[in-house]
Amino acid sequence: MMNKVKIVVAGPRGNMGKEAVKMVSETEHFSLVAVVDSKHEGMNLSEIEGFHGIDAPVYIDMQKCFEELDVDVLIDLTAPAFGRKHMEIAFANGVRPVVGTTGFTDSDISELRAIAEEKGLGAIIAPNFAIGAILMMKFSQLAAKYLPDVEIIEQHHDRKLDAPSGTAIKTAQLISEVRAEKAQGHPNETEELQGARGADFEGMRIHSVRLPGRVAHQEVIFGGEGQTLTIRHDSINRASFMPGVKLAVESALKIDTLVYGLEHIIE
Ligand SMILES: NC(=O)C1=CN([C@@H]2O[C@H](COP(=O)(O)OP(=O)(O)OC[C@H]3O[C@@H](n4cnc5c(N)ncnc54)[C@H](O)[C@@H]3O)[C@@H](O)[C@H]2O)C=CC1
Ligand SMILES: O=C(O)C1=N[C@H](C(=O)O)C[C@H](O)C1
Repeated sequence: MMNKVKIVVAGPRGNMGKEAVKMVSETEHFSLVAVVDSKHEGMNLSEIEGFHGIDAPVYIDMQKCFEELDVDVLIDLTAPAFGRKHMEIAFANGVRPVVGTTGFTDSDISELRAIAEEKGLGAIIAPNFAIGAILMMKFSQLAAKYLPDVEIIEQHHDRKLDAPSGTAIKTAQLISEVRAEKAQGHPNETEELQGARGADFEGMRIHSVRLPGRVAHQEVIFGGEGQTLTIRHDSINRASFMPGVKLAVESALKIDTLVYGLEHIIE
């Protein structure tokens, strides 16, 4: 019989963490061995509202969790301030991190990749796990070859801590691989209100909308002579991310470096 993949979920009570706990518990070849939370140390997850029947010890101290248990993969869905630290703890304990948490800088990614390779451990940082969002990014990269004037509008719920979203940054990075830096708009334009033109990524503007009622949405709008092209993706619930999380866990077990972005896994 195949050994189950032993998984710890960090951030189990969050929007994403709840779905991840459910997905891991319902996946035949996955086993939820513990959760790392910001409270409830020493309790069992099954005692916490919403997790009835899901048996897993709760730790606050990730290091202690990895010292006490045999763990293959950490799924981290916490907050931008903790993603990097959690990955370092995972690597130090021989655990492969699969991280949806946003907020990584370019240098974070290259330094973490060096640790992954030194340890020979697979790791995935995915700014967006939804397959449709990966396709949106790939289609946008293709479109930018032909239509280099582009602006990104991302919309999220108003509990989101970071702006612009990890997905918007990743989209801009993918576009910048095929598009030379380009100032857009009128050369003499001014902002009458600071921020009116959005964030500037190599001349590409990124606009972040935060509203209750939204989940995760992004439009990439291209403009050319007499035409526009809009590529849009909507996640209307967090279940939309789970097939990607599952694929990332399976993939992290087969590689020995850090992969940034599921577009490298879904060819
Ligand atoms: N890659 C992807 O597809 C997606 C990524 N995200 C990202 O995932 C992260 C979490 O998003 P949400 O679930 O919406 O946030 P949330 O705020 O609903 O949940 C975060 C949870 O993490 C817990 N937490 C915070 N610090 C912690 C720590 N040090 N140790 C353990 N637990 C800790 C909080 O108590 C909370 O329960 C964000 O960075 C978000 O941008 C969100 C949706 C999709
Ligand atoms: O915070 C969220 O909700 C999301 N965060 C990720 C991001 O910053 O791109 C992924 C998705 O957009 C939802």
